[in-house]
Amino acid sequence: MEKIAVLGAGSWGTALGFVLADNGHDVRIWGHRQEIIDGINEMHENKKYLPGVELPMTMRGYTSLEEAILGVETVILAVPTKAIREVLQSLEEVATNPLTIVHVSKGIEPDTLLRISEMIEQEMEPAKLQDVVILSGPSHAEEVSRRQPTTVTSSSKNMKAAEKVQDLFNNHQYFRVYTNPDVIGVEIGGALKNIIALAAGITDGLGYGDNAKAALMTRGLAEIARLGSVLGANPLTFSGLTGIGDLIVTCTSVHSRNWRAGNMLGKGHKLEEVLDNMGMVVEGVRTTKAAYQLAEKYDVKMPITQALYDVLFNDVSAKAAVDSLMSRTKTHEMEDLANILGERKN
Ligand SMILES: NC(=O)C1=CN([C@@H]2O[C@H](COP(=O)(O)OP(=O)(O)OC[C@H]3O[C@@H](n4cnc5c(N)ncnc54)[C@H](OP(=O)(O)O)[C@@H]3O)[C@@H](O)[C@H]2O)C=CC1
Ligand SMILES: O=C(CO)COP(=O)(O)O
Repeated sequence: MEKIAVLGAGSWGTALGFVLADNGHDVRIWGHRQEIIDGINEMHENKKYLPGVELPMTMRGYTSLEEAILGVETVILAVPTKAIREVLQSLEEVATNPLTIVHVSKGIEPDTLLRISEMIEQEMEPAKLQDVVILSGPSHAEEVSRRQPTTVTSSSKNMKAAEKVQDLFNNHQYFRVYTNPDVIGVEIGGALKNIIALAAGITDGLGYGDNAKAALMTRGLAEIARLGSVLGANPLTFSGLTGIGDLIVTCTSVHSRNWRAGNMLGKGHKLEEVLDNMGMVVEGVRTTKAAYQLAEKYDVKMPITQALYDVLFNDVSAKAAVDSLMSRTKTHEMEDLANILGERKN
């Protein structure tokens, strides 16, 4: 049994705290909203983010970060990418011992173009950072917290740390954790699948069918793998849980906030209205900006990302974006990726 702090009392932080508590750990969940923390402590429910799920008694809520991390060696960081730096700066101030930070967020920072593990290494003083681990894969909070079978991947530069996190979370009934040393591939796959899920929601919202969605998922994976390979990922990672696995669940599940946001865009709603209605984070919007910038920087063809960027930020209609994708110059299915891998070998 270990004392573990979960930072972020949204849907994913609460669901992961639920798994850790099921595994017998002493879980301290930190959030900045008093009413959510009171609900967790008094009603054993997170009414806003995970309604209808009875939380274990061994899960305690805190609004004081200092108290939440007292005596803790492992911290689960479960806030949206946009809030990561702010939370890390507060954590750095109150940490008194080296921490293993397990991040579970899926995004890339626009402008700096950093992955979350790189942001953690930048923000935390080395003396306060033991290891960085990423936990990612096809996993919606709504299903995990109902103990429905789920598989994810634990990744780190230090495989011993990844294996420790595998042991902390692994649950023989419903939560199976694999390991993968490819930190870049795991983070890129998890972040970029949200772009494709937004696009899949858009085509569904436009009334297009399964052919369109299958095309987006397959060609979406091709552009994720192209960019990931240029950034140094192992291309095989994209055929795993954090690649195709997460792409499938996010493009096809009604639980996906990215798919739901895309669906509303496809039906003609404006971006601000969609985000206001969601009440939860839609990571794919910021990640589209970051991936667009990465594609420009590394000169990688990412037509779906570019088309979505135009819909989100340049007022191009969803229908016009699909038309532009369909009328691109003819091309080979695998040539670009094969060329990138060939160049990496030489
Ligand atoms: N939900 C899921 O099924 C999964 C989510 N993820 C990833 O996990 C990450 C978190 O997502 P998720 O939990 O779903 O998001 P939610 O929108 O459900 O919750 C986000 C939580 O973070 C809190 N928060 C936001 N900013 C801050 C801040 N500056 N300081 C402290 N707390 C803050 C929010 O508080 P407030 O109420 O004040 O807004 C809220 O409690 C995302 O990157 C997502 O992609 C990954 C796998 C599955
Ligand atoms: O990453 C997720 C599932 O693996 C969650 O996706 P959404 O943020 O689109 O709900």
